[in-house]
Amino acid sequence: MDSITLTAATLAGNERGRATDIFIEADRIADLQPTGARPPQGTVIDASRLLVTPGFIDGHHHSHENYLKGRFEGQPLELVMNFVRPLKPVPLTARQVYVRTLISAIQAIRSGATTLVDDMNVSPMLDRSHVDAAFQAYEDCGIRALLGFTLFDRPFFRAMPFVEEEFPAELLAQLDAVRPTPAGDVLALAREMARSRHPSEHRVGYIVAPSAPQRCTDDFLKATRSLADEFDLPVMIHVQETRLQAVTGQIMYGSSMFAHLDRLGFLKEKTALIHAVWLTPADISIIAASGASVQHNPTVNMKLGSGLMPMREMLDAGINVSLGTDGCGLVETADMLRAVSNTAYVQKLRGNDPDRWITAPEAFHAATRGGARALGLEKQIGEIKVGMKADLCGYSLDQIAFVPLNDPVRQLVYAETGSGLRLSIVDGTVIFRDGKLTLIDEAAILREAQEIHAELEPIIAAVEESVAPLLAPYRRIHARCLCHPIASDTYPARFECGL
Ligand SMILES: Nc1nc2[nH]cnc2c(=O)[nH]1
Repeated sequence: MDSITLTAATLAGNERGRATDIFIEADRIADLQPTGARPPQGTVIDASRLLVTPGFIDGHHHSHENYLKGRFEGQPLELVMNFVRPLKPVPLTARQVYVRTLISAIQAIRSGATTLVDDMNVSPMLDRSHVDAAFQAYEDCGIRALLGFTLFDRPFFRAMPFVEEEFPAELLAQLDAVRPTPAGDVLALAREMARSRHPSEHRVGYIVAPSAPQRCTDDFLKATRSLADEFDLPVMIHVQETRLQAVTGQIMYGSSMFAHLDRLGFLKEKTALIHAVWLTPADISIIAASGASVQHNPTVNMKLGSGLMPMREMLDAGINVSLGTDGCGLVETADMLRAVSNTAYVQKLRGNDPDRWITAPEAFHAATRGGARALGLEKQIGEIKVGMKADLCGYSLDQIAFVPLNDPVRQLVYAETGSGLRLSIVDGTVIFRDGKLTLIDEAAILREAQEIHAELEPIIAAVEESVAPLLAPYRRIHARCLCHPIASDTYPARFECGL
């Protein structure tokens, strides 16, 4: 059994106020002792100048957008989605998917994440080799990952109101002619993954990821829920990220999407409601009563002008909050340190009462224990505690973010950029040390990604050109939703979300 001892570490998260030796045996933290209380075992790593933290849990990411980094600016979600998830996507080889997935993993690791939750789009045609390639990428680089592939059975362009009125009939006919993989086949693969890759038993596990209520029929949503229940798997689903979606819910279901999901019996523990920006006090009560978590992605919400989740109100109601990054087509970066920092900064714009601002420790909690709880892994990850998985990061205390050192967590949240990361351990294996990923050749992967991108770029540009005619109808739908009386009556203010 491999052992590692980190000696004389300064701990963050569960501060002990003194230098600590961390004993790792196999994949677990076996012991925590004041420095020197017992002899080190196995490989000894001098952590005397390191701030050691539980690794962050990036609760929401889309690796399929990586080749699109930097292409879009100044457009709200529904317009960009037209490009990042086109009906006729760029054809890729399994190797291109593998490299694409590693781009996510590399940035996650370099920004202090030890767990990454990836909702990978494989539609419209599900290609098993792509799913296998993504699992393999996470296996190879050492990060803990929960990989889901987007489950839906309603075309995304039909998941909003006024489509029949705003899309020219000819365009609708063309779009309707695209036949995605039948929902049954997608669910069959999901079942296979559910059976073989439970995340509490596999470092690279499976998560059930229905895309969003409006993109699924009720029967399909119930089928995804049953699958998760049968195998006791975590679930993630996008809900009311934008004001357009909040209006869509009221028009489609005569209620919010939260109330709709509740009626279907969908809301439960281990279910992460991604974004949850636009909601009413009644929705917050529904979520709180259900035990579901919410998942805050402040960086992408700012980039797309979607709004700001009412995190304080969520916490007041007892709702668990986790943090994530989202896809690099929408927001260029999967940087978890930035997600944590943005949470603590931007949530202070939600009101004038400083007592109700989100603090650095609360943002840190959401990125660690909050993330673990959302996945049902709170007994395994998110804390530095005996018996927990050894998923840790070490940051140099001798660099600018921590000099001089007054408060490790505040300085980590507000000042660390990732440049001080020196060590990352996942499942008891060192996956990053002194500036280098230890299990993969990062430079070679980045070179290959650049070569792949050079090959794909003309195809990406052609796909973008072919879907450009959809933009005008989408813009009209967007404008109609935002001018709809429901928007002003139920979801009146852009940032306050009616609360
Ligand atoms: N931000 C965001 N990204 C997505 N990727 C696939 N669906 C979505 C969505 O609804 N929101």
